[in-house]
Amino acid sequence: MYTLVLIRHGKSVWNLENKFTGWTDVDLSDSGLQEAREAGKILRKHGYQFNLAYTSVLKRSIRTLWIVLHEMNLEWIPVYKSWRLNERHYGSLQGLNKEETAKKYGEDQVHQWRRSMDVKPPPLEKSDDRYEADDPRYAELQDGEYPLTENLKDTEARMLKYWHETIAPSIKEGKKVLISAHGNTLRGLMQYLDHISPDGIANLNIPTGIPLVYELDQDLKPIRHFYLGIEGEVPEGEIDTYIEKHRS
Ligand SMILES: O=C(O)[C@H](O)COP(=O)(O)O
Repeated sequence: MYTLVLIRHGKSVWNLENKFTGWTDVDLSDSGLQEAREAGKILRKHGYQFNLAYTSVLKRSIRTLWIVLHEMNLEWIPVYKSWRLNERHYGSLQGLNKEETAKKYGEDQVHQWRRSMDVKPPPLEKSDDRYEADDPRYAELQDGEYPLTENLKDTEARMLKYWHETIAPSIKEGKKVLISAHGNTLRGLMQYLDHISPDGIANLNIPTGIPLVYELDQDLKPIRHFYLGIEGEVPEGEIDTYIEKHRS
């Protein structure tokens, strides 16, 4: 059996401001920093060990990983960053307030943009300042790979290439892997691992900063998964209660 731990970055500044973020490189909020510290303490308290970590090229997930590894005294392990673990690109919605956008376009349209598999948010124009393909961190992207917008299917496809080519082989080699990433990247990985239907994934949200543990068989098929809280495994369906109790 293999153990894989996923963690969605701690709350970012724009998470608190309820803005569409996507590839915008915003930092963690103070509460997000605290969430990352708590996650590291939880993993250390329950005896988890890692010898390899993966994250995106966005600071909110990189800093979450750094803080978790610091709390676990594991700053020394190799960390690999890839744009393929970036959050879903939200197109020209990036920077807009989600509530104001829902008032303008309707709750249902925003829900479709946020949670459906197939619906793409309105695209960026390449002339837009938010189109950052020239950023050095994206130098390896081939023409057309820097997205103007993504639906969940697009995000999953570019993330799963990295899963199949890089992450899964390292797990099969016996590496104890931690992945620090984003809400939709991780929703996509969960959909793939657990064969979640499009309707099912539309209702799946991943809380920030709480370790999500997958137990995988020899073929990397999930045996089970659970959130890990300070007292240990959070009972199925009780993560919201846990968050209310520990974060209010
Ligand atoms: O990119 C964002 O806006 C958030 O990190 C995820 O937003 P969502 O939960 O609306 O997809």
